Amino acid sequence: MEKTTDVLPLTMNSSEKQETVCIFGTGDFGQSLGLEMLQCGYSIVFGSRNPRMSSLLPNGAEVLSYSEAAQKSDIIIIAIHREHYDFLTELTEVLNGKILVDVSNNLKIKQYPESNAEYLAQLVPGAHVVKAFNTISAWALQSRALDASRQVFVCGNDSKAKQRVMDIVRSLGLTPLDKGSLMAANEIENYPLQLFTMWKFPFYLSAVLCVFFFFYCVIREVIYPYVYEKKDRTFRLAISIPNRVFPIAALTLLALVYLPGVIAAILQLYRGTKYRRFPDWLDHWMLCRKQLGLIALGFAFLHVLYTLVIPIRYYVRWTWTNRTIAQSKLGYLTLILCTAHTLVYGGKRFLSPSSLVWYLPSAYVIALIIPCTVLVIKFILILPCIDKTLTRIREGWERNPKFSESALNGKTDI
Ligand SMILES: Cc1cc2nc3c(=O)[nH]c(=O)nc-3n(C[C@H](O)[C@H](O)[C@H](O)COP(=O)(O)OP(=O)(O)OC[C@H]3O[C@@H](n4cnc5c(N)ncnc54)[C@H](O)[C@@H]3O)c2cc1C
Ligand SMILES: NC(=O)C1=CN([C@@H]2O[C@H](COP(=O)(O)OP(=O)(O)OC[C@H]3O[C@@H](n4cnc5c(N)ncnc54)[C@H](OP(=O)(O)O)[C@@H]3O)[C@@H](O)[C@H]2O)C=CC1
Ligand code: HEM
Ligand SMILES: [Fe+3]
Repeated sequence: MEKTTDVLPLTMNSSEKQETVCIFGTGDFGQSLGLEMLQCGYSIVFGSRNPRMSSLLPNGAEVLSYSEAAQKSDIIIIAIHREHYDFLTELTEVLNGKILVDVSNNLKIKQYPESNAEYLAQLVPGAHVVKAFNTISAWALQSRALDASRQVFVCGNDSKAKQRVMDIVRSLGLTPLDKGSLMAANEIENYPLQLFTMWKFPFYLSAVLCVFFFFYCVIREVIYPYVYEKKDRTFRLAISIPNRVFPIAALTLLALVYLPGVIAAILQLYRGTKYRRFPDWLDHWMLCRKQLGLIALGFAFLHVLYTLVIPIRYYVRWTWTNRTIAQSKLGYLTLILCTAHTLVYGGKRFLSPSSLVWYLPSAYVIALIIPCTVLVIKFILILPCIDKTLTRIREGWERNPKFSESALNGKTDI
């Protein structure tokens, strides 16, 4: 066993604790967690396929074979990918009655029929499996960049085992959050992936928007002049067209931040209750509004950059409009201002037949459809009579109480 990294326990009372914890797997995560726990005064025994080869392990940690290491502690952290769990079945005897901590994540949602933690519990039926630590990254542990995510979601069927793991979490300066039985493992394993999927839809959507409006403008502003007037307008590809596509994408995305909200409101008005789940697509759309807004902000920034830095013209009037997108009221104000701004700059050409090229209206006219729709619906929704009903629904009032079974057994609203 080699010891290269030097470690001194940070906690003064480390000698009293000296609880031995075993970590299976000497990869990134095992090492990072092991180092952290050593610094907090735990004794660490690593289990490895090849104890002699394991280099770079924190000083003070012991490295043994998997079965030897397992005997040293009744609590074992499995820092191994799920695909390699099968060898644990050979160790069922020595693992019997022990606490196994599953820290694993998957690459995508619903990759396996059951959660990794439940799979581990099936492989080693005699052990108490606890899910924890999967939302903490090895990198965050190493760099102590844990400010944003000190929460560790914990779940398991054995409450004593869960308590022991939560004690470890606390002693590492993290905050355990008890999510209940092992059935919650599935949800916990999805957390790190959801963060990512929330960006997927906004990302593809903006790519599609950009490509569509780019080619749309190319047809109108480059191909058309070439075909009919034999004019070479390719220079427009560099500045003029991008500076059309970016603001149009920004405006469209900004409108799409608010569209699900008004759809939600219409749905709630129609159903007369808030105690029914939205369809999945709407729920998902709701959840990625923030990401849509951030991308919109990015495009608006590019547009401002193109307009101001490439100084064909100089306008500063609207500087402040793109500052706030997050809050609902300010957000709507932004949407109104941006829509108005588009109308003003495009106004002179608005829908006049001369601006039609091959029957295609200016790109910004198309870009105005969604924002204007959202604003019109929002305007209708804030009419006092409708707003009153909506507010009552959101306060829990139901038009037709017997209709909602879910209201009886508690909350479904998000
Ligand atoms: C991810 C997500 C999932 C959701 N899933 C559902 C669902 O499945 N079923 C469902 O009925 N609703 C659900 N909602 C609530 C729904 O968002 C709101 O009713 C609607 O989105 C309001 O949109 P807004 O914020 O643009 O409205 P705004 O007009 O900005 O909101 C007006 C006022 O209503 C308040 N308000 C908004 N929503 C609620 C609410 N739910 N309860 C009490 N007050 C509220 C706001 O604080 C604000 O003061 C979900 C919300 C989110 C973010
Ligand atoms: N990296 C991270 O930021 C995070 C990782 N996790 C989870 O922690 C677990 C480990 O991740 P990580 O440390 O990054 O992965 P690594 O690939 O770096 O390490 C995995 C370790 O598993 C051990 N292992 C046992 N059997 C096998 C086998 N058949 N093939 C390959 N390796 C084997 C190896 O240790 P040895 O050679 O000593 O046997 C290896 O070092 C995963 O389940 C992951 O989902 C969770 C949160 C964050
Ligand atoms: C400092 C802030 C801003 C300035 C100075 C500015 C300036 C301009 C200018 C000069 C044009 C005309 C471009 C042209 O005719 O080629 C324009 C068009 C446009 N702007 Fe802005 N803008 C700003 C912010 C925004 C924001 C925040 C949005 C929306 C999110 C936006 C959306 C649009 C749209 C959709 C167009 C029409 C594009 C087209 O010509 O088809 N702008 N802007
Ligand atoms: Fe155009």
